[in-house]
Amino acid sequence: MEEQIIVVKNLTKQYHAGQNAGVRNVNFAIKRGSIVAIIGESGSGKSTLLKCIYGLLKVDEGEILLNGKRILGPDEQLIPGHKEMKMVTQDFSLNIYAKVYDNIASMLSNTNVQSKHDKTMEMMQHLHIEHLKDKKITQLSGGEQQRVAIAKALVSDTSVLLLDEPFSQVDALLKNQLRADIKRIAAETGVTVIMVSHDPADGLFLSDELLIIKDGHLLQHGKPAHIYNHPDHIYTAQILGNAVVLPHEDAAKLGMEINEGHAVFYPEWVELKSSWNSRRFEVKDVYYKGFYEELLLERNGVKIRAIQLNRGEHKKNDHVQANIGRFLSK
Ligand SMILES: Nc1ncnc2c1ncn2[C@@H]1O[C@H](COP(=O)(O)OP(=O)(O)OP(=O)(O)O)[C@@H](O)[C@H]1O
Repeated sequence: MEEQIIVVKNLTKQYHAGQNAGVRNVNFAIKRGSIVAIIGESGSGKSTLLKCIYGLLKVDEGEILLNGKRILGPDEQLIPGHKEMKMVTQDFSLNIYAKVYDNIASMLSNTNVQSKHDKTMEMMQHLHIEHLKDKKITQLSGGEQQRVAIAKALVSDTSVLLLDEPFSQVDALLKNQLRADIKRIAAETGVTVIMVSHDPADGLFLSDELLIIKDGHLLQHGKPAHIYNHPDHIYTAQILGNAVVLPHEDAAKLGMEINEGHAVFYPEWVELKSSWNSRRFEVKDVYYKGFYEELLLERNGVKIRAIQLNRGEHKKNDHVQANIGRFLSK
């Protein structure tokens, strides 16, 4: 049986009575050792949820359990937070005057100096920062500081690592490496990772489970591939895959069979073929995206987007045949 490490029950946190900001009646459970990403637009309540889990915010209703025990709020203990959890915030909370090595080692007790040294070195190797050992925090780039902050959080035996926008400071190349490192470290140490991100790619690539949050409500919770392919809400499809959303009247103009609501589909679900003799669209614009292009297509006054892997195959003002192979009715 899979063990649940964190259970969130009927959690409500409002900053001001009568206002909607915060999180509302949220319920979910997290399996031990999993990586969970909380995804949502800015202001949706992601950080609020993370802070409640860590015990930094007093909750209005409901409770959060860690290994079956209720997490205490800031008014119930002297030092807010939880010893079994570590949170890496966007400001990293590092001692900027101390060296990298000392920042990390400071999390360990002095009872066994050799073991303290070994653990510190091992964690620096895990995060590829051994070469920065003797540098001061002020001499590091934002991405390097982020790695030190994660190493510092993980070095003492932590069961849950909470990451608030863990890749905000790193470039695309480092981001891929850091994502892979977090995945590897989680697998090696068994630590449960809960991270907040506004970038859906983080969640889709890295996590075992996604939590989609909007206006403080939990909209959907499940495996990334399932949520991507079967989003419960238009918002989820938009936030995860920049989906095309057409009112049913517009969709009908394109020959789609839908009588109410919206037709929702991802640009990659649109098939482009030159052999078809119906569904002619005009290419209104072409957006360069690196290894592919996104086409803005129009037919009967309705615009959609499609992916073109063979760059340059269809150009602006060309006419193409497009088939919306699959769409969701929302
Ligand atoms: N200390 C606070 N006092 C009052 N309102 C707050 C406070 N902190 C957050 N809020 C409000 O609660 C809502 C959720 O904020 P939160 O920071 O949790 O969102 P978020 O999804 O993490 O956003 P972002 O991605 O921009 O960090 C927002 O409307 C925000 O303005």
